This record gives sequence, structure tokens and C-alpha cells, in this order.
Amino acid sequence: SHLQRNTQISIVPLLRSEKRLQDFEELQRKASIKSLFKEGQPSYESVFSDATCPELFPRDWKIDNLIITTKTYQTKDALAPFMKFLHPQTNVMLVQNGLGVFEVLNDEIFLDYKPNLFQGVISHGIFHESGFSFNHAGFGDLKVSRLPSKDPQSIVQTKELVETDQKNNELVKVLSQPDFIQGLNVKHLTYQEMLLGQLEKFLVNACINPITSIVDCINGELRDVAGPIFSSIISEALDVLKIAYKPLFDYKPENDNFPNLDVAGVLNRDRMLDFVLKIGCIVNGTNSSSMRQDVVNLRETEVDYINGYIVKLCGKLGLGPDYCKTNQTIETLVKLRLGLNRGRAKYGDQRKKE
Ligand SMILES: NC(=O)C1=CN([C@@H]2O[C@H](COP(=O)(O)OP(=O)(O)OC[C@H]3O[C@@H](n4cnc5c(N)ncnc54)[C@H](OP(=O)(O)O)[C@@H]3O)[C@@H](O)[C@H]2O)C=CC1
Ligand SMILES: CC(C)(CO)C(=O)C(=O)O
Repeated sequence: SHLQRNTQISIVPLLRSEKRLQDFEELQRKASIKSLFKEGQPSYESVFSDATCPELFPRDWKIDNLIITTKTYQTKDALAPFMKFLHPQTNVMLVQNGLGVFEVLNDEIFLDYKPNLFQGVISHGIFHESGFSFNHAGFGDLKVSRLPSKDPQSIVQTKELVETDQKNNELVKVLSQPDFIQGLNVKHLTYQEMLLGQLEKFLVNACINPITSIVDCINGELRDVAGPIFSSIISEALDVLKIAYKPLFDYKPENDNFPNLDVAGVLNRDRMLDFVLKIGCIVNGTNSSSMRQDVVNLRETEVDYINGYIVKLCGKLGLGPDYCKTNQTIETLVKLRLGLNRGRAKYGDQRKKE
């Protein structure tokens, strides 16, 4: 919606099915967003000149730029039907929480070639109202960067690469248009800067998303009561991330180009607890987290790409199960909550009386 409204280009939403496309067409391809954080909570509409779905995608079209904003676990199925329309120069950007999606795409989808890959990390809070109307509950930011093309361990990019992309890369040029940058507080970063922001956001999600889902509450309700469980989640996750992302934790900027890239100063327990409470429970205090929205609506969640990813990393790194007990328990409780909600929807009060 922000791209459609704040840039000179036409966005073509790729809906999942003809049914969903029809739903969108019946609303004249309009999406509306209410800015809850603004005085008077103004709404604005974005009208899309086109939209399509896999079945109706024009066979002679090619996809030069693709932004994926599905939930992590939906990415592979969403991308698969469009792969025949991509090409090696296609720019693909994932704007999602969590970690591990690109590994799935590299292992299972990008088999013949890898397009230009970008990652977006977004801390704006938004929840669905009805139809294609949404509530923008918390104004955060959107960090974007190009992913390392060759060795994923080589995290260091130069500022010149960012500037070159902002001049020459079609997708990055659009995301660099002033109105869009202002509209979503966009920051174009090197990979090492973005990765730091991604791990920081990962810890926000590892705390806010599962706990709001398990106890069924709005983000801000946790503000004064969830410190102990957040500290346990953060401490354990940081111990694992320090090993898994050692190149970032060992990274020392050679020059003053990166004055804020103090990884140890950013990713430390005490600061991260304050940051989680600020972004999760204050900036986005009125938001229903995306994971709570999933369990309330009986949908699968992203916990496998958040707390579950810490468990997966432990396995990959050969660390014992004691390294991830807290996150494993949190993952299990989210899945219990989803199962409970689905059971209540299916059986009503019957199970309470058996
Ligand atoms: N909501 C929030 O406050 C925040 C969310 N995020 C992250 O952003 C990402 C998206 O979250 P969010 O927007 O909340 O999720 P939603 O579930 O609200 O939106 C996901 C969208 O993807 C669409 N989709 C799913 N499968 C397909 C498919 N096969 N083809 C086409 N479209 C498909 C869904 O379509 P349909 O409508 O048909 O189901 C839906 O519109 C997640 O990683 C989340 O963690 C990050 C920061 C904050
Ligand atoms: C920032 C936060 C926690 C907002 O709820 C979010 O990322 C989400 O809900 O997925």
C-alpha cells in the first residue's frame, strides 16, 4: 500500500488464488490502512491498477522485482507457482520476521539459479480489520539490505555497494524514493548493519509473538509483567546466536563508517530486554502480534522460524538440548495454544463436559 501510494510505480498484488483475487476485485482493488498512532487515526486508501494470481498470471510476463510479505511458512508455496516467471536478474526481497526462510528457498526453490536477494526487517505493527482494511498500530521502521551473494559467512559489505544499488538497482531505487522512505521510515543498510537489526528484531519476536499468543493478550498488556520470561528467552537465544552468527559478533568495523555497529553493545541481555519492552509493548503496545493473530484465527504460526529456529540452530551446531530448553518449551506452548483454540472451535464446550 505504501509503495502504491508513495512511489511513481504500479504495484501488482499477487493474490494466492482466483477466489482471493475476486475478493480484491469486488473491492475495486482498494486497500485501506488506518494509522492508529496518528492524531485522529486517519485512514487512507491505495487503489491498485492491476492484481493477479498464479492461475491468471499472463504467460508472456516476466517478474523483474518481487517483494514477498507472506508469513515465513507460506513463502515456498507462495513463490513456487511464480518461479517460471522469474529470471537470474530478478530482485527478490523478503519482508518478514524470523530467520531461516532463505535457507529453505536456497535448498528447495532456487535450484537452477539464485536471483538478486534482499531482506527487509520491519518493526511497524499492523493488524487486519476486515476485507482489505488494516490497522497500522505502531510506527517503527523498515531496514533493507542486499544479502551476501556468495559465501553467507562473508557478512561485510561496503557503503559504496548500498549507494551503487540506490543508483542502479531497479528495486532499491524505488524503495529509495523520498516519499516512501518517509512513509515507512526506510533505512538502506549494508548486510552487516541489517543483520544486526534483524537479530535485534528476532529477539523482539521471540518474546512478544509467542507470549501474546500463549496467554492471549495485546502486546502492551505484557509491559510490566513479562520481564522474567523475556529475560530467559533473550539470554538463551543470545547464547545460541553468538555461536551461529560468530562472524557478526567478531566483526570490527575498520573505519568510522559504522559508528553504531557495536554488536556486543546492541545484542546484550540488559539492553535487549529494554528494547523488547519498548518496541513490543510501547511502540506497538496496542497491536495484536502477528502470531497471536494466527492462533486466534486458527492459522499455522511462524514459531518454527522464531523460537523453533533457535532449537534448529542448536541441532545444526551440535549443542545439547540444554542449550535451548526455554525456547523449545515456548515453541511447544505456542503449538499447544493453537491446538487448544482449534479444539474449542471444533468441539465447543463438549470437551469440557466429557
Ligand atoms: N503484523 C505485524 O505487526 C508484523 C508482521 N511482521 C512479519 O511480516 C510477515 C507477514 O506478516 P503479516 O502481514 O502480519 O501476515 P498476514 O497473515 O496478515 O499476511 C500474509 C499475507 O500473505 C498472503 N499469502 C499467504 N499465502 C499466500 C500465497 N500462497 N500466495 C499469495 N499470498 C499469500 C495472505 O493472503 P490471504 O489473505 O489470502 O491469507 C496474507 O494476505 C511475517 O513474517 C510477520 O512476522 C513483521 C512486523 C510486524
Ligand atoms: C513488532 C511486532 C511485535 C508487532 O506486534 C511484530 O513484529 C509482530 O507482531 O510480528
